[in-house]
Amino acid sequence: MGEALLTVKSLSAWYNAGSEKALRQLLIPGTLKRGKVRHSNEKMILSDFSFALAEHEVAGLIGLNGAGKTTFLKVLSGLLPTFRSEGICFCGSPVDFRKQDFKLCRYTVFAEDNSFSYFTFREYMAYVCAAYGKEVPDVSELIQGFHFEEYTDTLLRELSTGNRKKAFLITAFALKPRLLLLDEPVNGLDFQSTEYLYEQISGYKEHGTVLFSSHILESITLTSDRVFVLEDGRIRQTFERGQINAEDIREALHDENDR
Ligand SMILES: Nc1ncnc2c1ncn2[C@@H]1O[C@H](COP(=O)(O)OP(=O)(O)OP(=O)(O)O)[C@@H](O)[C@H]1O
Repeated sequence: MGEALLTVKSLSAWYNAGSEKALRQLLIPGTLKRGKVRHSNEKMILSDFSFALAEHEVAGLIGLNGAGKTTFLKVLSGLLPTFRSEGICFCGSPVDFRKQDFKLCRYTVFAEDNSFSYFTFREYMAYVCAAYGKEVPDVSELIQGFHFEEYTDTLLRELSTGNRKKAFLITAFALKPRLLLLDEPVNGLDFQSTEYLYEQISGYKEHGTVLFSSHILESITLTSDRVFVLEDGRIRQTFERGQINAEDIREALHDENDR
């Protein structure tokens, strides 16, 4: 594996009926104790696991429904404040997922996203580039690759689910953040665009690191350098380059189902 890009030690995360209350608890040292459930309205989802992502790698995240994949990506995206960790480092320095300097290094595409619905793709792209302090890049190749030519000036709210997904994926690949997080990027795409997506994910190593979740084994075996199998909020198994094959991953998922 190359240099570490992101390391997270002993990550736990939970949902809480009152996230404000959870935030206040996080501010008071020692208030939160280790354990499965701390309050009756807390639901522990990620349980005390550590992981690392290397620079310039493609990492796949797979697991049964409810394993915690989206929750994990939400934590890394700064969208879930109710988590704790014994240490988070980005490029060797401690990092806060909610701080601007980290945000500028990552971009996330969520499985479903209805935000910016009154923007067209072109407007959204311009907005995001301004927010990340970048010039708007030439996206014509990506637009062609994702067969998106007809939709660049349509309001996102008027696009089909798959085309809206493409708008966010094109933005992500054009922006080229150091860390790209994709939650179920294959979902909703037609087969032509799916193949193009696999090419984009595999080729992303040139620019940075991708962590993506998927239920489609092929998407993982064709693109990933490393695969994390998530089960009940824990990384149950990791497949390294050279060990990644559909049969073994399927078996790991079946074992998970049987436990
Ligand atoms: N907002 C929420 N409040 C409370 N519990 C939640 C919330 N969102 C998700 N959960 C719970 O967290 C657990 C993990 O859900 P998550 O969406 O992270 O799993 P996943 O692995 O992405 O599943 P899937 O493959 O179905 O998308 C599930 O038990 C789910 O019910």
